[in-house]
Amino acid sequence: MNYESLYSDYSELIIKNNNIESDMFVKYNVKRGLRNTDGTGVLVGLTEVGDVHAYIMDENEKVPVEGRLRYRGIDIFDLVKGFQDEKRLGFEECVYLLLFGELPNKEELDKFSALLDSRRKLPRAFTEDMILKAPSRDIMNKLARAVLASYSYDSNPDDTSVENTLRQCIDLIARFPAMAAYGYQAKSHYHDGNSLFLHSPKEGASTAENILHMIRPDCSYTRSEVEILDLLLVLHAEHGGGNNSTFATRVVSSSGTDTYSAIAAAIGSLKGPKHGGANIKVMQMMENIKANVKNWSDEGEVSDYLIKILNKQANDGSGLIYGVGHAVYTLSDPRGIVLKKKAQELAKETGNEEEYNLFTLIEKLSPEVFARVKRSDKVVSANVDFYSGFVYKSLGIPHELYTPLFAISRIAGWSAHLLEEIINGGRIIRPAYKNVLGKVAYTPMKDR
Ligand SMILES: CC(=O)SCCNC(=O)CCNC(=O)[C@H](O)C(C)(C)COP(=O)(O)OP(=O)(O)OC[C@H]1O[C@@H](n2cnc3c(N)ncnc32)[C@H](O)[C@@H]1OP(=O)(O)O
Ligand SMILES: O=C([O-])CC(=O)C(=O)O
Repeated sequence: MNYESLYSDYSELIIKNNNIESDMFVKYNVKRGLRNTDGTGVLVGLTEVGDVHAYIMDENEKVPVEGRLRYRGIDIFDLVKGFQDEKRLGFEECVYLLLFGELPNKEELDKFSALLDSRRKLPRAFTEDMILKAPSRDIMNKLARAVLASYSYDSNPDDTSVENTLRQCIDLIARFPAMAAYGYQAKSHYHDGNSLFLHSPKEGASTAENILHMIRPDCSYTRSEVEILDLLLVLHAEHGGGNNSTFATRVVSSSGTDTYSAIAAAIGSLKGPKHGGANIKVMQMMENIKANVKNWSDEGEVSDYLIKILNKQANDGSGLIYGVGHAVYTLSDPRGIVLKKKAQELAKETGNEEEYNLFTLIEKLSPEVFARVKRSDKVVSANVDFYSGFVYKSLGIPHELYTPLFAISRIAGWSAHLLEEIINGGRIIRPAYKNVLGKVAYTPMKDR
């Protein structure tokens, strides 16, 4: 018996018996994707952590505006300018702000950074037992498993009090760099045949410094590289309560489960190619475009290829131009603007201007091609994932770590929302699904 062929037969059965006509969703006024008909999100919660602003309502009409992002009320541009003007790194300050709701003074920041520093090392034998064994080709998968495994190393894992949850979150924020770096080393060694090296976290170093220290064979990095990576970490740290991974954190934690379960769910969500996983997909798509478009500056040729992508005839057949479009942003994603500027600087420094110009051309052409092919008046622009891979690549960071770097940063936002959910949520999140099948009589075996 060839059991393998059963999967194909069963799949057909599943598709046949799970097909809900799209007019049913209209009939029962189902907000698909928890979205209203104008594309705005269904209001499901209140938060003080982050705010994403992308349109204004004028006489019930959605009017697109330039995107704004605020962490605890502070505009992301002001936050970035603040630490850059003072020639400081920003990520630890940003984590403090998100977790505790206010900016730290120097003494508070130093104390908090020292706390993170004291928690960076993974528990004894964790790396050998939980990371090197069963290495994964996908580092997000490894990271999720490392988070779930942390439960076994915690003497008080199920206590969901604010203090205990904060302790767990601080440990995860501090340890994500080592979990991701070692997960990558395991993949590189066991799957790709490269030499294995494991650098311990560097005492007194920031999150960004630690990442570069642990992923590079010789632990070397320059101040400018650290500043760029630190900036990326700040930009990815938070995005309101409704983004898929943060909402997953809130949904899962509302059942009263433990921190590790909620954060592992968030990692699984972020990995998806429509969410944080788009940063790798962008770079793969760019490789595909570079291989198939002869003249990278020919607008007609590039447009034609983008049309093929949208029509599912090119790239991975998904029909998506990765790094473009957003559930909330319209005219622009503020993070994309900062990253584009950084990408331009790096392209100049590294002599990679031809590729950068292709990125900018795709950014420019995508909205008009999208409008034409999808016959849509939705305003789309480059999102945070569009230029981030270009910047990571310029820093020599392996592509397997692009989405894990997003997680190393976003754990800050997830933690802040987890704590907010614990303090204010109280009710299990439990929406409704209408059953549209009705009653079916049981048929005895002999009559089937
Ligand atoms: C950190 C982040 O998560 S940022 C987002 C990263 N994701 C990507 O870059 C992937 C590409 N982009 C997308 O898939 C989408 O724009 C998303 C997932 C980000 C947002 O999706 P939605 O909010 O559902 O978009 P929206 O409802 O406005 O979509 C309308 C239509 O446009 C399509 N669409 C939206 N963006 C794109 C795109 N980049 N390429 C092709 N089609 C797109 C949708 O699939 C949908 O098509 P359909 O009506 O045929 O089903
Ligand atoms: O808000 C969203 O839907 C996705 C996003 O950009 C993020 O989480 O950073």
